[in-house]
Amino acid sequence: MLNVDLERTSINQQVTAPPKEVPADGSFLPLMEEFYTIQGEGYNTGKAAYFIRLGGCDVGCHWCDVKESWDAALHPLTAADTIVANAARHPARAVVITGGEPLLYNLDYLCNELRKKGIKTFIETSGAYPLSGSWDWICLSPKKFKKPVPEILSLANELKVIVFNKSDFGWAEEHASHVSSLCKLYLQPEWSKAEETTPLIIDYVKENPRWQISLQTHKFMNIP
Ligand SMILES: C[S@@+](CC[C@H](N)C(=O)[O-])C[C@H]1O[C@@H](n2cnc3c(N)ncnc32)[C@H](O)[C@@H]1O
Ligand SMILES: Nc1nc2[nH]cc(C(=O)O)c2c(=O)[nH]1
Ligand code: SF4
Ligand SMILES: [Mg+2]
Repeated sequence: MLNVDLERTSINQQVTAPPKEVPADGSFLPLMEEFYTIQGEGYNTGKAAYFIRLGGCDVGCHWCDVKESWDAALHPLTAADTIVANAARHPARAVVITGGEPLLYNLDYLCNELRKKGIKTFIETSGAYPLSGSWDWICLSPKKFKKPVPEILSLANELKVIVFNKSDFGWAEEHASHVSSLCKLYLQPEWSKAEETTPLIIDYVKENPRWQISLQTHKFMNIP
């Protein structure tokens, strides 16, 4: 009996055509890629996690390392149930939802289904759109090009500011003054300018030790 039901479930998933637009309930989401890797950045660096990269972003960081994600129309609308089933097949009980800008979408359904399976939910966001979803870890990486919504600052577990030039230290402090006292503070060199900015970040952290350095360690390890 159980087998028959499972078979029916998988047949239903195959025959249901995806909608043309992202539904407001978040039951389908534009999925660019999903991969099992090691979190390379920030507080959870070094931990295994299943990454879900949603397509679509209008923030426009000129140094963005995943510009292929920006046009949501290029990424197939995928059932959140399928994404959850794929994530659950991996040993780590943690998922990182990233993009693109994942908060363009209603993430309530996806997060609830992941949590029902005992999977922890982590997000990488610019905070440019209101928060949806329920989160075990929020990494807020605010951008000058489209500022974060104010409500998200007090909810962030981690503030990760990308340093492209000297003015980003001021931008970092401006946001650090609005996060909670428990929020971890990171400065991460923009990848293409890292040789130039890393020495500045080192000096800054030595002078301002409540900040820590975050490096994109996955790029050194040549993993996704
Ligand atoms: C590609 S973004 C996607 C999530 C979300 N749109 C955001 O910006 O937080 C994932 C993380 O990579 C960081 N990032 C993007 N391009 C980078 C670069 N060239 N150098 C360093 N970090 C970068 C972002 O700041 C963010 O923390
Ligand atoms: N390994 C790995 N760690 C990451 N941390 C944040 C990433 C992202 O693009 O959101 C990322 C990524 O793309 N790969
Ligand atoms: S907000 Fe994130 S995905 Fe969007 S352009 Fe900036 S770094 Fe790229
Ligand atoms: Mg990345």
